[in-house]
Amino acid sequence: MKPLSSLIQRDRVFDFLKPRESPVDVRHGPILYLDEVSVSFDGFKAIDRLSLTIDDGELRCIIGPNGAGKTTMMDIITGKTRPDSGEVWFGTRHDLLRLDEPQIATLGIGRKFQKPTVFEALSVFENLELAGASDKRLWPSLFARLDAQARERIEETLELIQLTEQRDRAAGVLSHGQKQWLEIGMLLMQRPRLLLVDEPVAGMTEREMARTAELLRGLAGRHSVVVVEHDMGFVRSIANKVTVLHQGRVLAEGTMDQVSKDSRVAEVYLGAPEEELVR
Ligand SMILES: Nc1ncnc2c1ncn2[C@@H]1O[C@H](COP(=O)(O)OP(=O)(O)OP(=O)(O)O)[C@@H](O)[C@H]1O
Repeated sequence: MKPLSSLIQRDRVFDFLKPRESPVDVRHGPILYLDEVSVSFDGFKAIDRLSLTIDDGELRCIIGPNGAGKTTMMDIITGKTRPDSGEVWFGTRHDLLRLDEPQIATLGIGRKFQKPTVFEALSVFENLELAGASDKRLWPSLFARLDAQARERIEETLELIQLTEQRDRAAGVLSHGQKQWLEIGMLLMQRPRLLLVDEPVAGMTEREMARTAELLRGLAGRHSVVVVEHDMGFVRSIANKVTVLHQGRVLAEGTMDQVSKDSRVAEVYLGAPEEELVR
């Protein structure tokens, strides 16, 4: 008979025993900290000694003319682009420049791209269900095994994104705005600490924009949210603090009223300026 010890697989660690990623530590500072970050593409400085901090629970809007470096900044935070120099920290514990894209996502940084990418053939509910599954290999068996707790989280998310009535509809038949909200819901199912949202209201109706504003404002506090957006009316409706990027650097920061009165900001928006900024 085999000794008992031979039956114990010592190198096997059950999922629930694995240490979780160490949580983000915001006791001594902001949730996101960029210091003197630079990146060049073929000699062109897309980001030029950019320094920026985002506080825990804050809702921040980032604006700036085309080519200001907004997308590149998001790419750096999420690990898609490596800067040439500078520092990027998630809380005081995680040096993001030492991590790759999947590791950064696992830490709790979620990104919503401009174009919604939902599973069109699946229902709204199923989309949220899949997004909440941490181990994608379990997908085929998932629907049969949903426990009460998981179901409750999906219900809560449906309510938050105001799609409870559409829960059983295929995602493909939703309006553009509803798809955007569903995708935000899918990100929320992964419990992010920091959400990066790229141009959420492009192509939306006024009504959809108002609902999106309500949704994003509702997330602040529980999550930190960074929104890149061109629509100044929308930015004005949600932002406490706005950062204006220009030529890869922070040009101005403050309330929408403060930055729109800044003559340097008006200057970089020349062409479509004043009325766009004060709308
Ligand atoms: N992979 C790349 N290779 C070469 N140049 C790039 C690359 N990525 C970005 N750039 C350049 O860097 C600058 C900043 O681009 P970025 O897309 O970050 O600006 P943006 O503020 O997001 O602009 P928009 O509002 O138009 O989306 C632009 O001049 C762009 O052409």
